[in-house]
Amino acid sequence: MTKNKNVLEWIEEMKALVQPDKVVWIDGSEEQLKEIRNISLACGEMEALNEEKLPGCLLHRTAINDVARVENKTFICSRKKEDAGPTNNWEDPKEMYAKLRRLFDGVMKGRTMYIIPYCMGPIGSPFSKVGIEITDSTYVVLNMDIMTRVGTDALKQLGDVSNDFVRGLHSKADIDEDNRYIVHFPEDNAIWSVNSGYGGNVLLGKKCFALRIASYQAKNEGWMAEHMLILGLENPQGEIKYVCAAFPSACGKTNLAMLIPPEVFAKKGYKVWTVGDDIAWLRPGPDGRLWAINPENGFFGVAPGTNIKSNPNALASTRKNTIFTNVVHNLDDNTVWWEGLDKNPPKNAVNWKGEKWDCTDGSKGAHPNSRFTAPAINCPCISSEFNNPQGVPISAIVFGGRRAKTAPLVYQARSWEHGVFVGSTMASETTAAAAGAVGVVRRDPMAMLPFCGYHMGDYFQHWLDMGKKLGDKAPKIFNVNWFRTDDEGHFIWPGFGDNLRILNWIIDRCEGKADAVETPIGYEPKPEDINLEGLDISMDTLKGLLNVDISLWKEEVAGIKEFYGKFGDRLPNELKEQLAKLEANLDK
Ligand SMILES: Nc1nc2c(ncn2[C@@H]2O[C@H](COP(=O)(O)OP(=O)(O)OP(=O)(O)O)[C@@H](O)[C@H]2O)c(=O)[nH]1
Ligand SMILES: O=C([O-])CC(=O)C(=O)O
Ligand SMILES: [Mn+2]
Repeated sequence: MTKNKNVLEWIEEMKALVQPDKVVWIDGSEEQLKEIRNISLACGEMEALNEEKLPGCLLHRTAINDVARVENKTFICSRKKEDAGPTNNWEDPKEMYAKLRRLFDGVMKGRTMYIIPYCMGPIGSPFSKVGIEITDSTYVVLNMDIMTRVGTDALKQLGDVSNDFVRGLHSKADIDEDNRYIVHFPEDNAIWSVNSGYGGNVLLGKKCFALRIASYQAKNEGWMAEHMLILGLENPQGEIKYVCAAFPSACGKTNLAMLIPPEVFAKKGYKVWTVGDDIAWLRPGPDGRLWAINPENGFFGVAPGTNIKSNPNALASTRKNTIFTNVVHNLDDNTVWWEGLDKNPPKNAVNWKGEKWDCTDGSKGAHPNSRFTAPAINCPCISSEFNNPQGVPISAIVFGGRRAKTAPLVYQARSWEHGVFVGSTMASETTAAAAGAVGVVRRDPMAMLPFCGYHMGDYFQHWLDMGKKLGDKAPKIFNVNWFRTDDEGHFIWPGFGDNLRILNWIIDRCEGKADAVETPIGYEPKPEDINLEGLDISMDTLKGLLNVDISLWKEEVAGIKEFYGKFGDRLPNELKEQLAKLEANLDK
């Protein structure tokens, strides 16, 4: 498949380590994928679903102890400990390689080794990057085929002599939780993942490469790899403005990226186009603006809560050639179901654990982090720029998270520097996307806490440096919170499609068309500038959603100080100054 010696030598070295019975290069052809699909069905890794209702769709269940990313088993093994920083797990690379070599030694005896060349970003784009993943899992092969551009095209993109590819090694091994490791060696362009079969841990192009390794490369090469959706908002005049938004895992990126405008807006001609739902690679373009590509080729989306009302575009994306993981299997018609799909849970069904499921016993049928892997081309609102090798120009960057209190519905940073402060102090309640407690507020700067491949203090500095480079062409920065709750714990803001009302104000601000009021934390909309037409929400409720509670914000400042304390002298002075300014504003 390739003459590239760097690739071939590395493959030989890995082969000698894992000792497979058979080696298969993935070429990306339809015939080969069909074959692998059949192997996957025959060995029980996948089940085929109803060909009429869900053509080309497959069902997979992971082990019950292997259902989410494992942040405590995820390592950044830079040569020097301080380069991984205080927010990453670290071990000496020599020791880590030795430990992992023992786990990989002969691990593919009796198994097939699949070699997946893949390209992150459109084929032919100067911004795209190539990876090669070795795996013993047909689930990984079939998922990578949806999520990335796999096969000969990727090897062509790499060329015959380049050494610039990410070396990924994965084995399910025994799914032994105690020996599960997701390890990154940024200086070697290498990722080793073992004893897991869950998406975020094993689809190495995604979080491991496109965020952890890429963020390290981006810092060195002068660009940015971010946990962001990319959307285009089309106005009634047919102009499209592009927005990136960084929310932590399971906090609404896929939903915002595929938003359907409320009727009053749709009638006027507003539309949202999806460029990406999870990851953005951003670079200053020749015109000095910031341009973004989506390095992925599919969506690895949260299933629960996805329905015809909340996200019809995501649901439509999953109606063919999609892989479902850890959802309910409806045995009556061989389809799938999850909590929040509709009000009719199947009576004759198997839950995500593979057990007969009684939908009346109060237990969940689908895992809260159950997922669909859907091809981007299935999405009814996929942007015409999805494959544009130059990407799209970004007008606004939006940060956000789940906060029951404190953070208002929306506010704008006063400057890029202030925006970096806002992003660096983001906090959000934890979700089922990672193993561990759910609903605990934690700091998650730029939604990158689990995904930054180097010292986060240096990452903040890199953001500040990018702002200097972009100057007055830099996107404006905003913060949103769809998740404020009332005293009974209900979400106050309707969210989903109605988030367009906020996006609209954001774009108007970027265009200089909307006013704002100054608050201690930044600029807020005048309540009357948020269009509430057709929405059952009073002006008072909206004012409540925009309220800045001074005593809660003083607690917030204390939390930020504690968090910033971790970074020592690698915390940029600009951020210390922004914190002091916030504190002073709250005392005014
Ligand atoms: N209340 C409310 N819930 C939302 C909103 N947007 C998304 N959600 C819910 O949040 C959960 C996660 O949403 P996603 O859009 O899948 O989140 P994500 O950020 O793409 O998640 P990852 O794929 O883990 O990165 C789902 O259960 C949604 O129903 C909103 O505007 N309001
Ligand atoms: O990586 C995963 O498992 C899914 C995902 O998008 C996230 O957690 O942000
Ligand atoms: Mn994500």
